[in-house]
Amino acid sequence: ITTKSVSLPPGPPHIPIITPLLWLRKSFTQTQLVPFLRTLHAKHGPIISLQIIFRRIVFISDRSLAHHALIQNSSVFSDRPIPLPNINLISSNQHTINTASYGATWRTLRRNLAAEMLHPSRAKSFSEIRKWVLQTLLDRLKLSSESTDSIKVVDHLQYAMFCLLVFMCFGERVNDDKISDIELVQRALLIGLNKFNILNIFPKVTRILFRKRWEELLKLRKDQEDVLLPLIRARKEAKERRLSKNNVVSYADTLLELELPEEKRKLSEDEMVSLCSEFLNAGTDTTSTALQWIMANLVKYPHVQDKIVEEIRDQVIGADRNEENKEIKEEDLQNLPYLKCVILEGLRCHPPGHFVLPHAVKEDVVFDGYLLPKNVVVNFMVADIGRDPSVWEDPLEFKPERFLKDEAFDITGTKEIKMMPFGVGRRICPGYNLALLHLEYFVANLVWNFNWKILEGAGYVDLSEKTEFTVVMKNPLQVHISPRI
Ligand code: HEM
Repeated sequence: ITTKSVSLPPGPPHIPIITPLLWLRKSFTQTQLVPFLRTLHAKHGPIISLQIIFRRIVFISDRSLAHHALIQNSSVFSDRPIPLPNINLISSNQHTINTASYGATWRTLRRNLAAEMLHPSRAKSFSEIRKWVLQTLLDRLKLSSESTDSIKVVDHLQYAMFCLLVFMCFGERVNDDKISDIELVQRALLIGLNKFNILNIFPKVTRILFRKRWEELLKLRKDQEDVLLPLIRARKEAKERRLSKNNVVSYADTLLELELPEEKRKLSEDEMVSLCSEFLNAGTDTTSTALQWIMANLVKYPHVQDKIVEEIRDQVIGADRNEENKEIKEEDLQNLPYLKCVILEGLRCHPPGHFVLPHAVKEDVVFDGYLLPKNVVVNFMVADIGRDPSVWEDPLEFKPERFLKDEAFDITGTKEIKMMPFGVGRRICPGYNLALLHLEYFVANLVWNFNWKILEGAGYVDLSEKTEFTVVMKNPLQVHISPRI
């Protein structure tokens, strides 16, 4: 077939000028976009195309088509779209892993993260810091439970993940105030970015028309540089003066060494800020969101919580029943298969992202009988794929047991996609093993140390969703906890 004889995937009609204006007026959030896309899929099938403002986006909702694209034709579907101007500003012109186009720069940046930070031997070098963060989290929860009956869990989870990722990024335990400053600027950019969407349209004009907003965006980036650059410079100085206080290799250290293959130069400070920011964002919000959803289900279904406690008692504490032992160690996690099922079920029912990051095709391709023109944006309905009733019995029910049958469940979807909370193929989240370790370690210890209960009088745990950067609980989880040991 030649590409000329095939048409674009079906979708609603596009009327130049009118449709973009309608989109701008609606300014859809992801929460509203998903039901709209579901209606379109029901009408037109598993592959649809839609013009959103100035971009044509193809959405794929079927797991076999996703496998065909991302695994079988991985090289064609692994590019990223040319970023919108705002994204370009905060990614230093595509010099971050998630925005880089599919090529040598992307490969170098991704390989650096995977080999220098995420390889199991490197990940292990941070186990002491995970223990420290866990202790800080438990102490904070305990303190909170002594002063109030109702704890808003997600704030504590977010803070803990920032402590952990900031240490991995800069190799030092920065004080509480600084952690809060970093959390504040990172979240302001991550969650607030939507507000600046208008500046992506004819930027030369809108940056003048909406000058205040443009200045606000520049200020956010400047604030980010102000908190992150001193930490990067401190690592540089320590390296030059061979002053490393500990033997930890931080992400910033690896960036100082790195050379870009195409441009044959080291990274600029601006690029290092963008890469550190990407590292912090990628590993904090996603994980704390997943943790909140999992803990919410454990509060909603106390029998699941009890089963984890039982498993820990049987498999970790053992016959001597020394329950004084308050820490479940990382080495113990391999003996907790039910806990792993709970984590997988949490990610299936509530993937932090309901889409992957936008992909783009590098050339015109005919896919499933339709034309996907060069540079068209392609995305996948991650949440819907994990809830496919042809794969999952009672897909909307939280039933961790379903994974017990499938002992070595393959989350990378290489042979077959059953769910894809981390994406699949060449752009799969490089941090998925670390993320799973964080989820298992924190859930095991949170449940072993405290009994998690719904607030008296609250009635039920509300699992409604809301989109921020990730899809979070619309009504954040509020709990009552009491020491278990
Ligand atoms: C529960 C936690 C996490 C979830 C659910 C998650 C999910 C995802 C998803 C869906 C993608 C996009 C895949 C695609 O576009 O096809 C992604 C990309 C990425 N993730 Fe994660 N992630 C998590 C944790 C982490 C961690 C801990 C790190 C590293 C510290 C990380 C680093 C990245 C990077 C660098 C990319 C861009 C990859 C590329 O474009 O090549 N993520 N992640």
